[in-house]
Amino acid sequence: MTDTIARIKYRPATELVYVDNSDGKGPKDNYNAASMPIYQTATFKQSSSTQMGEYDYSRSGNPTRSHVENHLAKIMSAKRSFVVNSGMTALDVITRLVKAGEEVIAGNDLYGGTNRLLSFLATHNNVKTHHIDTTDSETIIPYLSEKTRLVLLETPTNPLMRIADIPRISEIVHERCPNALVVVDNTMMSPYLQRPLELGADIVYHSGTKYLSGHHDLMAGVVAVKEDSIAEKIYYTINATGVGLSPFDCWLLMRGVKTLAVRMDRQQANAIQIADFLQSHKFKVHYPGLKTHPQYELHAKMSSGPGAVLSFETGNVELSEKLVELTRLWGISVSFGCVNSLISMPCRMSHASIPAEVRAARAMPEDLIRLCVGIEDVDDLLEDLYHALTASGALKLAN
Ligand SMILES: Cc1ncc(COP(=O)(O)O)c(C=O)c1O
Ligand SMILES: N[C@@H](CCSC[C@H](N)C(=O)O)C(=O)O
Repeated sequence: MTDTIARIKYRPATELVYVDNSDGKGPKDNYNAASMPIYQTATFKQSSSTQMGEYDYSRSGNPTRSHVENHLAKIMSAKRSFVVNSGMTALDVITRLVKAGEEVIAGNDLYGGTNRLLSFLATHNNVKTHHIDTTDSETIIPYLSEKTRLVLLETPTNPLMRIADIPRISEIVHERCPNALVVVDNTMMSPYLQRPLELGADIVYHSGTKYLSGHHDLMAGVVAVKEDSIAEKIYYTINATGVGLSPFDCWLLMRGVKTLAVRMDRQQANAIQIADFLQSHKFKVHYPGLKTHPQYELHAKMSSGPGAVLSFETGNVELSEKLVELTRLWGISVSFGCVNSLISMPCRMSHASIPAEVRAARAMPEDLIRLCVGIEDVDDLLEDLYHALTASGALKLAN
């Protein structure tokens, strides 16, 4: 951790684009290439059977992968980071720290794929997950025990944009369960806006498919840790299972990370205007950038911005469906973090893998519409949304 902090010299937007190898960390390129070459090789020649260089086989390590891992560790304030082939793989690698009979605590509003993987662990590996309301830190206390191995937080949550207090929950967990690890899915925020390892978490992971890459042209996952002992276990699983990110995708991810700040600044500025617009028309809007968000202050304390995903309710499922289909500029698509704006209905799309009765028990609004705001001209986005709202009748109904 100290090493990483010592390497940070500039403000976040600069560090994203600034790659400094002068400290001897990270792989060297013989020709001083400005962009790390793609080492598209499966294996590396050795000088003898007993002497190998820094790399022997790309499942175990590859210079292009080391390059992006080194850069991500710096911007995530991590001791080490690892890149794998999707966000779900990142979570899968982390959950392999849990043994049968141990337990996980997670939120009751969370990404559908995460819920699915945790359900699989319960049915196949005897790892129970307690789903709790992570907006109230104290609710965790009765679920903590010597069996607790992971406390998994999304903040903001996908899709209701609820906030968990990372410092307070980390304090409670570390005090009561020294063997438990606080894990934060930071996909919604990106390291540009929020760095959970600085806030007390032990592990942070990302779907690199989203903001880190930014263009929906690759699938990737990132795991970052602040302790060598955890890093060794994570690396062991990645090497043993072969889920490390391919050289070309590492290169794409690195290219995406460099423009994260400009993309996020623009996407966030657009999202703030869109959230204000929807709220001014009396829709129930979920966005931590609105002063009316119940945890506006908490989120502002932990991060440097509300991000560019928001959701809102129309009060009627059919109406929401109509509205989504009437947009022209907003693509109907799962995922977020792309330069293009997307619209979706989580209960039908990204969160459809959560059984309907579980969604109902967790009070997930079926009419919820999620907006993932891109970098387009905000007036075009607003006009298109206004057209869909009025043509569907949603605007009339809500007023
Ligand atoms: C919050 C969150 N975490 C993790 C994931 C998984 O990422 P991936 O699709 O890259 O596997 C997603 C979406 O897929 C997500 O929305
Ligand atoms: N069919 C996919 C759905 C992926 S959802 C992607 C993203 N996390 C989002 O929230 O939009 C699946 O079943 O995993």
